[in-house]
Amino acid sequence: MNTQAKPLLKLEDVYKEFDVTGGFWEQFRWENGRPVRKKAIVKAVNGVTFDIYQGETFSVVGESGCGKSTLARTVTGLLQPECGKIFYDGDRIDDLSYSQKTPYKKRMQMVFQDPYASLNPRFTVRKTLEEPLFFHYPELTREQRLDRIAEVMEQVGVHPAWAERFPHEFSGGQRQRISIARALMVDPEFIVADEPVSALDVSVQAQILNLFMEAQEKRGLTYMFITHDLSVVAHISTRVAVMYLGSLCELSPGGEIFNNPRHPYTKALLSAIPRLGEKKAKHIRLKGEVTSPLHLPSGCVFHKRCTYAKEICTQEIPTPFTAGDNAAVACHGVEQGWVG
Ligand SMILES: Nc1ncnc2c1ncn2[C@@H]1O[C@H](COP(=O)(O)OP(=O)(O)OP(=O)(O)O)[C@@H](O)[C@H]1O
Repeated sequence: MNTQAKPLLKLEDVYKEFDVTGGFWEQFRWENGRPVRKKAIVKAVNGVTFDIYQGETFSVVGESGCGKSTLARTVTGLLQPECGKIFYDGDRIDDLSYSQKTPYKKRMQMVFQDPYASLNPRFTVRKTLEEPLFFHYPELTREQRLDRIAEVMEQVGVHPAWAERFPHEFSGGQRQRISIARALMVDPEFIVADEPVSALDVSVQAQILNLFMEAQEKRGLTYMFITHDLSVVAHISTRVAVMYLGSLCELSPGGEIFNNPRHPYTKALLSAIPRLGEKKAKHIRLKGEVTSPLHLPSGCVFHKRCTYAKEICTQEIPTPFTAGDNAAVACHGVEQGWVG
């Protein structure tokens, strides 16, 4: 990866919040004998900064609820960030209007976790794959559209003769192939895949990951993979970003994160993966309960669960610092040397 190159996607200090304040009566709390009006805000993405370069497979991992899907949807413009800047190929895209975003939507596609939910059950495969062509290539004739559908179906390993079938007639793996075909129809450069294999059997997961890799090789695609399972992406990722409670805690090259995890949370995530040849798993137990994104702690968001935490961790937000080649870690302990 050439970090001197211009990034394809650039995020600068991006924040995304959700107002989850309930009904009228839920908005009040009693403080010193008086009702005080309070909003409940989920801080789903909390000051995230990174660059993704052309041809990379950039993975974002973290436990359920850490803000991965929100980050993916913010990147692709499905959600509007509260704060921060998003650049695509050098152009700022977060502040564009719906119509101004259209050319970027073609260049940037999304694949979702559950292909059954993301494919319209009333649409045949042909109709599903025809839709993006109608939108982005209205000049194509029906014949040209059908040719393109057959070509892409073949590329993803679904027989073109099945174009008139409905989603329920396919297995989970085949449905995910159709979702990938839908993303490839408009010849994108960048694909954001949100847990694309989590709903599939392990054997099918490998096939779908291979399909992603083949498509990348043929088309020079750039990927942002979202997953809760580090073992799924560790070997195919050029870089892995580890996310905890809306913040990035570590960003390392794919091979390195497995062999040399630096942040205490990355170490704990990796220790949960059983490895061949290890007699007894050295599982690192995190202390305390999962912190609520409604009440983020001061200082490092991970400090309440971290066995290495010291006083500075409760007070100061760690800023990511460069550790080793191309790795960045946001941890006072790693920076000051008391986390080995
Ligand atoms: N539309 C929404 N309205 C309110 N809160 C939301 C909304 N979407 C997400 N959240 C909250 O934001 C936080 C991050 O959610 P998100 O789905 O991004 O996490 P995730 O890491 O992708 O988890 P999962 O893997 O379970 O999908 C969670 O606390 C979630 O409840």
